[in-house]
Amino acid sequence: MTESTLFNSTSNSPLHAPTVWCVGGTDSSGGAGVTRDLATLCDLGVRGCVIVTQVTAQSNSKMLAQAPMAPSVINEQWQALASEGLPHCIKIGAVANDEQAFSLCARIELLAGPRPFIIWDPVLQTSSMSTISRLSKEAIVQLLNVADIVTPNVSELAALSQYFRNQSTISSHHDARKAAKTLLATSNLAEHPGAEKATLLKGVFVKAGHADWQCDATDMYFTQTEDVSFSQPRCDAGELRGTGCLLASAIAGFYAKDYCVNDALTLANAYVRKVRNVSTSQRDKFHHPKAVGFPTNPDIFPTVCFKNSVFKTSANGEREISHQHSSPFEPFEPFVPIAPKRGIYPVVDSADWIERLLPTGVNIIQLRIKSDKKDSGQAWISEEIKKAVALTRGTSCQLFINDHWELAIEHGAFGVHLGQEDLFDADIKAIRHAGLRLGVSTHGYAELQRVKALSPSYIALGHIFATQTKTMPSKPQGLARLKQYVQLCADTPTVAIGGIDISRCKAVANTGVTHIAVVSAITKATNPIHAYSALNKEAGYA
Ligand SMILES: Cc1ncc(COP(=O)(O)OP(=O)(O)O)c(N)n1
Ligand SMILES: Cc1nc(C(=O)O)sc1CCOP(=O)(O)O
Ligand SMILES: [Mg+2]
Repeated sequence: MTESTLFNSTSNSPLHAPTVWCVGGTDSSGGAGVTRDLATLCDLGVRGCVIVTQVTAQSNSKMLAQAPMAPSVINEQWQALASEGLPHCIKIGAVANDEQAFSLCARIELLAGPRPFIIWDPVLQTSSMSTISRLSKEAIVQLLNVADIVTPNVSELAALSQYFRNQSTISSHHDARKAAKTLLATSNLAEHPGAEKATLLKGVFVKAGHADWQCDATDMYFTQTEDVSFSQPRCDAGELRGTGCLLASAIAGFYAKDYCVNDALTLANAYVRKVRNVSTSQRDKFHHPKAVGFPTNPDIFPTVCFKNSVFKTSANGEREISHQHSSPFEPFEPFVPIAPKRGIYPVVDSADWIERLLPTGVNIIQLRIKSDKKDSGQAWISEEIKKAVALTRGTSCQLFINDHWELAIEHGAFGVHLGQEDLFDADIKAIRHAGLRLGVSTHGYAELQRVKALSPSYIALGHIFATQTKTMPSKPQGLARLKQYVQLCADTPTVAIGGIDISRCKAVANTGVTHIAVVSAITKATNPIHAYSALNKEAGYA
């Protein structure tokens, strides 16, 4: 849900400040629960509100007393908050009992129109091993059905999934995946006729904390179609308390700040690492997390890996996985970077365009032939690539071929540009062995952290502004995020793309991005040659 679609429940006016409601228990010691959630959200510049489900008297090592709230008190807190508008995200932590769970789920189901994003962090026990949540199978099913994502650690995943399958232990990635898939399957349309797709559980994010079989610490995110993993080397954070709440509330905070789910997960992983990195000596004697602010340092970001499921419909009309693509990039030699000279990078759809632009002295160009031209057939595309390679041979112009990596190798192009989907199928090793350069598209933190593992020749960062050239599934990134991405790429050359014209190229160049790719600013210009030079000059590259 975006700010533009989120409306105040009473006045229908949009809510602007990123806001998260934290539903859960108080921890009198301040180390966990909604007390920790609020500190995390405050650190991230997000407004946090609370709906208290239970008051706990606990020290850093013991639970002394617990008092669950009556559902009517939870309802009153909900109504008080809702009268001022709905939040972007609701983070549900410890729910004390079935009564509370049923009443909360009923409230959520009553929400009309676009709903806040709902994260259920199924806290069952405190770190001192006191039970703070007693839920029946029915209450668990209801919570799973209202949540968008659920964020158990391995023990919580085992406890939740044991209701729906025979196995109760989880001691491998395979077990975790099966258990997560079981939870996803409890929430399906067949069991809830009439339910809107948007109300079904979308993903299970399994926190690495108790995954003892792992060498690195790998958080695992499972959806119906995709497995995503977020890996960091393990680090000893001593007796840090409340890291589960910290991670879940950071996910909620980043989501409220309008990051997509995979980016919120990547940022939250980096944020927790930043907190852990604060040495024990810097922490107070209660082992509570410190405020550390927005993560920016490349060293604290996880490596992200995607695995996609490809579905087929069986004879009886059921969807089943036909096979899986994965992108576990093996460590191999980095690709040679593009030439360091900063410049405008025209993206064009024929060899004729390349011939027209070469006299400008352009030093990087892309041949991007898409579906409308594909009707001309593979032979035509092959001819265009061959012509483009011949035109640029012996010049200093670095020619990248979009999509058609096999033809690029065959004709000896300088490089290949691949999108995220292409990375599942393309033979990266073959491209590397043929001596070609590699450029890769990204659209946010998760994709960026995925492709950094490839050490490509450049990383493209898109789309910065709205574009008329291509239908984009993601939102425009804007200049502030572009600047963060450039920092994360460290020494790898970067290319900004999407909606960049003469009026914007100076501000884009000021982010430090090494190249600016444009389609329409050149191909739709009255005088494309002049447009190329003007863009280069305005960006300060000439
Ligand atoms: C420089 C540059 N950046 C991004 C893209 C987009 O590539 P991709 O994601 O493969 O999408 P298509 O261009 O194939 O539609 C690009 N071509 N060039
Ligand atoms: C081809 C392409 N890829 C993008 C990405 O973000 O990956 S944006 C884009 C279109 C860029 O065209 P224009 O300069 O006319 O806005
Ligand atoms: Mg492509």
